[in-house]
Amino acid sequence: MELGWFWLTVMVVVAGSLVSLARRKKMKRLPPGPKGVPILGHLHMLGKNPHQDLHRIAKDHGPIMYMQFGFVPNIVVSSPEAAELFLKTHDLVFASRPPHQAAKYISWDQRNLSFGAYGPYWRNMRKLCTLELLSTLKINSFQPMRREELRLFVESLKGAAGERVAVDLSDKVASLTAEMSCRMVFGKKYDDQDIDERGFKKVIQEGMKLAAVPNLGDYFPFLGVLDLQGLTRKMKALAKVFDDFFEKVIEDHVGAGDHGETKDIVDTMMSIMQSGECEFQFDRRHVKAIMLDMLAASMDTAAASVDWILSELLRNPAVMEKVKKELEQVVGLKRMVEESDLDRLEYLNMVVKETYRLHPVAPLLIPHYAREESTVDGYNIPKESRIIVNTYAIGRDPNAWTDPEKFLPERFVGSDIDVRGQHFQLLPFGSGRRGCPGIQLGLIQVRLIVSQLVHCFDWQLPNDMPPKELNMDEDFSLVVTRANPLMAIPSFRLQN
Ligand code: HEM
Repeated sequence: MELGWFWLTVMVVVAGSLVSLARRKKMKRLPPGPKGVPILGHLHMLGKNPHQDLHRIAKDHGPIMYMQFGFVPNIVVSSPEAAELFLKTHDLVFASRPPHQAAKYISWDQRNLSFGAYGPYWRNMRKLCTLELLSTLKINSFQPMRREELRLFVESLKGAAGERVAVDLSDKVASLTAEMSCRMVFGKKYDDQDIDERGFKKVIQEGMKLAAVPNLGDYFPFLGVLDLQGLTRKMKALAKVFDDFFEKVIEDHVGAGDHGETKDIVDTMMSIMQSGECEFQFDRRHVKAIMLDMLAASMDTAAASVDWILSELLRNPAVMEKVKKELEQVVGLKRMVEESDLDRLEYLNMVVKETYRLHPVAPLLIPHYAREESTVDGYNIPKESRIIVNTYAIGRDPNAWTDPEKFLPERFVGSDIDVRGQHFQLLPFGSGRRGCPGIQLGLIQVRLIVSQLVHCFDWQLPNDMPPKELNMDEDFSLVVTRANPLMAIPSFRLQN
């Protein structure tokens, strides 16, 4: 009899433990994901284009997926519904950025906006940038500068049109956006060699690459000091290049005094710093970190967007014709496009959306970071997970889009879907608290450059290449560019 009580007690204890274990397991249910390997986790599954690899893997494991990169837990988000949960429903939990070696070394210890951790400093800085540097008033104040740069750009292409030679459009557009960004941020153009013998574009692109390549120091923090990939060395060297150059820019501004009506971004930040009225610490390091943010965020994003839009137009001549027809009707062939025309170019706006659907230039956004443990859609999301929103996968989700692989701007006729972060099936600028604060400026630049190029010139692929043979391979970085430059032959089409 006594033995019976003993076994009964054992069974109750075991059953109780199993139930509580099961409950705990249920509470801690991580999202599904592929099988990993010891130490690396799933790092070995990422190749040259991680957004494409993650898209492929998510097809087997679902829209909320768990992957371990070294010691770091990652949640990969690949559908509009899942993106809404992370960027809207639980936005506050995921509004931070993970610790990041590149931002630590290159962006003055993560003092910039893009990689700044969520907290009072980031909130204040974001408010300052939105109100002082990226307001409609400020953006409009640079309109004459944009017009002037575009005129010079069209003139330089007219030369190539006269000779009927192919131009490297990728390079030309990158130079144009670099010059526009320099004038907006610094108030003037600097010579390429003022920053480094490689010039602006190359230096900024190197920063983007260093920020995007999988860095063992981010995934195995104890390995950071060993610098096995040689990345820290490169980052420190690049940080010095930026610091020396930005110090020179600040000195130039201090020496020049007041710039009158159109204050560039450095002027505005310097006057905030000198006024001493800022509610938070704001010294030269902050001015330099924001300078780099504004430059890096506006140069490559706009250039890559224009590149992908023109590539799709060249691959789809019928769409190109429709854009031209619309421009003829709205603008006419006697003048160039003005910013005030942009809102009437409805078909062009559909082309822009359709290109961003297939080619979001920041396909994985910038990683978000779980500030606390939480439960999303029944899954446990551990504190300090990185949240990777794959907008490349979302734009190709067959549940959200009919014929997702086809380039069809007409799909937006009568649709209210836009790119401003309210429609989670199309997120080229992100959404929520960390969504892009430069969206208004970015869209003006992109639509203006594309419409000008299509309006002023007819474009032909070199060597009579059939449109569908145009190579569309991608080169992954924080901003995904074409793997090969876009070459095309212009002929001028305006009447004067
Ligand atoms: C066409 C051009 C642009 C595209 C496609 C673009 C896209 C993006 C994306 C996808 C993000 C990340 C959102 C997230 O992580 O949730 C972002 C963040 C950001 N963008 Fe843009 N962007 C563009 C232009 C600009 C411009 C012109 C500026 C400013 C001059 C700018 C400044 C920023 C900043 C500061 C952030 C970080 C915001 C934060 O973390 O709080 N962007 N952008």
